[in-house]
Order: sequence, then C-alpha cells, then structure tokens
Amino acid sequence: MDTLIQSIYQLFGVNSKEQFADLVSAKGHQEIIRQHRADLIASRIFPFAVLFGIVVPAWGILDLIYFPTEIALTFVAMRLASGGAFFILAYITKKVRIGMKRALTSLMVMLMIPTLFYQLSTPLIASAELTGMATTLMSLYGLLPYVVIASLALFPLTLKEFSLFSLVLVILSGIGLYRSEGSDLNMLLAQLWLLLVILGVSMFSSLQQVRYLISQMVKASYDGLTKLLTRRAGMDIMESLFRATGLQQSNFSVLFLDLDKFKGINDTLGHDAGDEVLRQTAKTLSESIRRGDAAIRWGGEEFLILLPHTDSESAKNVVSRLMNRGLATLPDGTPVTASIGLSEQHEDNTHSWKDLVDIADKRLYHAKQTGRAKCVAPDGSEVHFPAQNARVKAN
Ligand SMILES: Nc1nc2c(ncn2[C@@H]2O[C@H](COP(=O)(O)OP(=O)(O)OP(=O)(O)O)[C@@H](O)[C@H]2O)c(=O)[nH]1
Repeated sequence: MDTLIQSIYQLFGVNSKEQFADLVSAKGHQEIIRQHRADLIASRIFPFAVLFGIVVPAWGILDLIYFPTEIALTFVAMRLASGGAFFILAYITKKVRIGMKRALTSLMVMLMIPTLFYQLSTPLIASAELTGMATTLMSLYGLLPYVVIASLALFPLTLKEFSLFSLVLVILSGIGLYRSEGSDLNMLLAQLWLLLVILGVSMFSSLQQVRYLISQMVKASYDGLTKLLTRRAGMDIMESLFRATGLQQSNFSVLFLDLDKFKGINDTLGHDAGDEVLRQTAKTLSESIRRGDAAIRWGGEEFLILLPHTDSESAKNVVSRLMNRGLATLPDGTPVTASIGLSEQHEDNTHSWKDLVDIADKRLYHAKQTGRAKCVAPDGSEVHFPAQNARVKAN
C-alpha cells in the first residue's frame, strides 16, 4: 500500500500527503498562493479572449463565402455574439487581482462559449447538404470539443476544479458528438475515447502547473531562516486583504512584535544562538495563530501577525496566549520577550494597511520606551508577559 502511495506521489512530483492534498483541493492553499493562481489564470485568459474576440467574428467571412446564405448568416450572428462575449471577458481579466472566484468563473465562461457554439452549430451543419470547402470547414467545427478540453492544460487547476470543469465540458461535448455521430455507435465511442485521452493529458498538465506554482511561491514567499512569510509576500497579502470586500466591514487586527534586547543575545551568545531564537519565535507564532491569519518576518527580529476578522479584544487574547506559552528560550533557560504594538482598523480608523502597520509600530515603540515585555493596545491598555516568561535578557 505504501509503495502504491509513494508511486502516486512520485507520479505527481510531491513528497507528502499535505502536498498531494494541495493538488486535489485549494482548501489548504495559503492566501498568497490563491492570489497568484487567480492572477495566473486571469493573465492566461486575457490574451486568448482578445485573440478569439477578433478571430471568431472574422472567421464569419469564410462562412459567408462557403456556406449556404441562411446557415452562414446564423453562423455570423453566433460569431458576433461570441466575439462580444470574448471582449467582455478580456475586459474583466485585464484588471489585476480579480480574485479566485472571478478567475474561475471567467475560465468557465471562456470554455462555454465555444462549447455552446458547437452545440448550436451541430444541428445547423447536419441539416445542410455541404460540398468542397464547406465540408472542410465543417470538419474544423468538429474539432472544437477537443480543442476546448485540451485548452484546460493551460491553466493551473486543482483536481477538484479540473473535474468540475471537465465534467461539464464532457457532458456537453458528448451531447454534441451524439448529435453528429449518433447513428454510428463505434464512431461515437472512438470520439469519446479520444476526448478522455486528451482530458487525461490536460489534467496531468494542469495539476503539474499547480505543483510548480506552489513550489515557486513557497521558495519566493517564505523566509529561509524562520519559514515565515517574507516582508514582500506579507505586503502582498495585506494589499489583497484590504481590497477584499467584506473585510472593510469586518475587524482587522495587526500585531507588530520586536524581540527585546536581541542584539545582546547575538553579542553574548553568538549569531547562531540568535538565529535559533528567531526560529523558535517563528515556530511559536505560527503555531499560535489560526488558519487564515498570517505570520510575517518583517525585518531582522521584527514580526507582524495579521488577524483578519478579529477585534482588538480577541487580538489581546492571541497576545496572552503567546505570552503564556513563551516566545523562545535561551540555552540557559532564560525566556525571550518582545515588545508588541496592536492596531485595529476600526478602532484606529485606518483606511490602508500601511497606516495600520505604522500605528502598531508606534505602539510597539511606546512599549519599548516604557519597559518592554508587553503589548500596547488601541485603548492604551497593556498586556504583560507573565512573570515566569518575562525576564528580559540584559545586553
Ligand atoms: N542572529 C541574527 N541576528 C539578526 C538577524 N537580523 C537582525 N539581527 C540582529 O538583531 C539585532 C537588533 O538589535 P536592535 O535593533 O539594536 O535592538 P535590540 O537589541 O533587540 O533592543 P530593543 O529592540 O531596544 O529591545 C541587531 O544586532 C541585528 O544584527 C538575523 O537574521 N539573525
């Protein structure tokens, strides 16, 4: 059984259950991965939408030349409608940060346009007596379902998403194929078989793109020492959290932490001991927050914790939890503390993440100036490290 699982992991280029789960569903994806995947999907839809917006109506000229007038005019009308839909799609996906839901909906619309076109064109073509070039054009229409399914390979989709997309497309294409090949069962089965083979290859390519995207994002977005998000990645997340509709109405708290007397630790115990303290602190921070929150290494010994949908009272609970647990200890058992500034978007009446971080930074500074090892909240109240975790290492 283990060998089978290992072979499956190997086939998909993953090393663990968690990595495999990330290919199956987007549920466990970090916000930063979600965001980049949405950006990538949108950026791939855009050029195709523009191209098809031009080529699909322009192709109508060939219809007018080679098909009987009545059929040709219906095709031209369908082509103009499709071209318009492609241009609307291009307009939607041109914007940056459209979000995952909109990116997936746009992709579904982009795939549905040719699929519906195929559905509508099949009975039209079937009813006509076609010869010469018109027969060649007709066989090109017959390729549409394969092209649509193969195009899924261009997009980084999880297995769940891919299955949903392909189920809709296979059912609709199957109906279209049945209409055109219904009388010949062998032909119909052969066509469906080809469709499934293309589907398998597309699925593999799509999943590999998700895997590659995640591995690149993890490399680029996580700090090598602490494995927390880098400042750059953290800024990206805050930017998108602030844009997210819904969050404006909701609470959003930020904790800004700076380790106390950290220079003294480096100076007396060495840089490696300092690094170990940073690693322990990062582990404590990431283990003390919920999924959906984010821990960022903002600078050398500075950390940010983002707490979406959290008011300052609940944020103070997070702080107490951290303080009671203890951030890290030195080899001689001395606890390491931090000074913390807490800000919250409604209480601080801020409209940008930069203001929220600045205010948290000012409160952190105040905490440093007034004794360290504590957190200063928006109402001026303070949360202190418990005595057993509060000995500030002197430098
Ligand atoms: N070991 C280690 N040290 C770092 C790293 N990044 C920054 N530092 C050190 O962190 C120290 C920060 O010290 P200061 O900003 O002077 O403040 P502090 O000693 O923590 O004192 P207070 O903040 O006033 O409590 C500097 O000595 C930096 O060299 C790192 O990745 N590893």
